[in-house]
Amino acid sequence: MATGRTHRPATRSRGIPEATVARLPLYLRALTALSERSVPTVSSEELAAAAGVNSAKLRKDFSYLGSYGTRGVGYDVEYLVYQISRELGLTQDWPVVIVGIGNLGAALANYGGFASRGFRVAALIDADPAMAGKPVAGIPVQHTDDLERIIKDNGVSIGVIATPAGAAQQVCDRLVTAGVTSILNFAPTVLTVPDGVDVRKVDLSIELQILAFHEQRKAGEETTMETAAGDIGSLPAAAAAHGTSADDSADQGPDGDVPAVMPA
Ligand SMILES: NC(=O)c1ccc[n+]([C@@H]2O[C@H](COP(=O)([O-])OP(=O)(O)OC[C@H]3O[C@@H](n4cnc5c(N)ncnc54)[C@H](O)[C@@H]3O)[C@@H](O)[C@H]2O)c1
Repeated sequence: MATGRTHRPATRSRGIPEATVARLPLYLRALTALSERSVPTVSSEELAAAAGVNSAKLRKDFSYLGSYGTRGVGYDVEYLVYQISRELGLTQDWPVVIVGIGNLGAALANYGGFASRGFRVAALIDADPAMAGKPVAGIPVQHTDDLERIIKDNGVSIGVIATPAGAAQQVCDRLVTAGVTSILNFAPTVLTVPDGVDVRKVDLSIELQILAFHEQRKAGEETTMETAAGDIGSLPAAAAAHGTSADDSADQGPDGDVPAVMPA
């Protein structure tokens, strides 16, 4: 559910485009569900539908992994799970720290989905001295005074920021100085980081605003369709209103309308 983009070139060093990397978790989620149902093989069409991705795009993505499937049989589910997990670096354990243990930080700490995907919550950090030592999700909260030591002792390279916006940059700077090179930022602010540090931003309110935009557009299309139905006949009303074909209009979106959670 990450909004925004990593501060990295569009293509990774091994030649896998960033957009492909962003779709790998979607394939993995669909494949894991198949694996849990003991499904041995899957066609590109089935997997694409389960992942919500176009099948030609899926085949292209898998070609970067050197995985081409077997004609008439499809892809081996277990092998693909392994291959994608390895590509995403999920075959190793990633210790993660969460900074800012308020409503959101505590909810994240309690989220079981991190551990099951190889992300171990190594420490919880907060600036409020009253919280120090209190357990959240069974882990005692530690004070920010110890942030650098905690990062070093646990070999942490991924930090999650769930502080108020005003504190986020300072927390980010301390995390980076202490050795963190990947940050998941929930605070509603843009973070500045040096080269070599990846930041992904999550903002549910932005997701809702994008949905609101589409709702508004749908409502507009319905109104246009009602008024245009009489004189335009079979032409899709929205396309007619915009002077475009139906196919063209389907691809258009507002500036910055980048699906954050499921990159296209
Ligand atoms: N991205 C999203 O979709 C989303 C959703 C909800 C909240 N948020 C954001 O997440 C952040 C936290 O929200 P919340 O509701 O949990 O707030 P909260 O007030 O409940 O918790 C914030 C916590 O951060 C701690 N804190 C403050 N300054 C700190 C610092 N310098 N170092 C370490 N800890 C510090 C506070 O002591 C507090 O425990 C806010 O920025 C909020 O806007 C984002």
